[in-house]
Amino acid sequence: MRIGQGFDVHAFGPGDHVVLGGVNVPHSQGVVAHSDGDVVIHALCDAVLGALALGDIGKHFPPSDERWRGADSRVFLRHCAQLMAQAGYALGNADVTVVAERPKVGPHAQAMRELLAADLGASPDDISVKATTSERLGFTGRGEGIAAMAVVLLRKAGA
Ligand SMILES: Nc1ccn([C@@H]2O[C@H](COP(=O)(O)O)[C@@H](O)[C@H]2O)c(=O)n1
Ligand SMILES: C[C@@]1(CO)OP(=O)(O)OP(=O)(O)OC[C@H]1O
Repeated sequence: MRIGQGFDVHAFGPGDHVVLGGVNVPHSQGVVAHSDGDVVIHALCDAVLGALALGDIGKHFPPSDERWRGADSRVFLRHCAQLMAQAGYALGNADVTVVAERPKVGPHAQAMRELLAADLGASPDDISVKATTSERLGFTGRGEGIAAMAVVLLRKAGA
């Protein structure tokens, strides 16, 4: 088994929704990012890559590469899932925490779990998506941005 963790932050900016776990969540702002700025998927990608000791999302999808401008982050996650399978591993389970005062994540968590599971070749039962505010403290508390943390456990495929 191998464990990995990931963390990502994006600042809020102009827009009317944020993409979280592949789901378009209505919000009074969007995020500033090269891709679609999906902090849930970026943190998950870094967790999977970390478990495999294969670097980080920026190594595989450089922000300097125009191909990734406005990209759907599910493309990144599917690539990480391929790398995981090539290395002989499958997802054991994943646990994600979003940190934001708003938007509320709870009503969208199940939809996120289903999309993430599809991309990772896993069951939604093995993927947790939860959220917390930071009690109005720090950059998330001031509503300046959104963060996500992810932990994954990978198991040998077929084991
Ligand atoms: N962006 C968020 C933040 C929180 N939640 C849900 O609200 C609960 C209470 O949050 P506290 O920070 O006050 O503990 C939290 O446990 C989540 O269920 C949310 O859905 N989206
Ligand atoms: C995802 C990438 C893609 O170019 O850009 P961003 O959308 O800005 O997101 P970030 O979390 O900063 O990760 C770096 C890049 O890999």
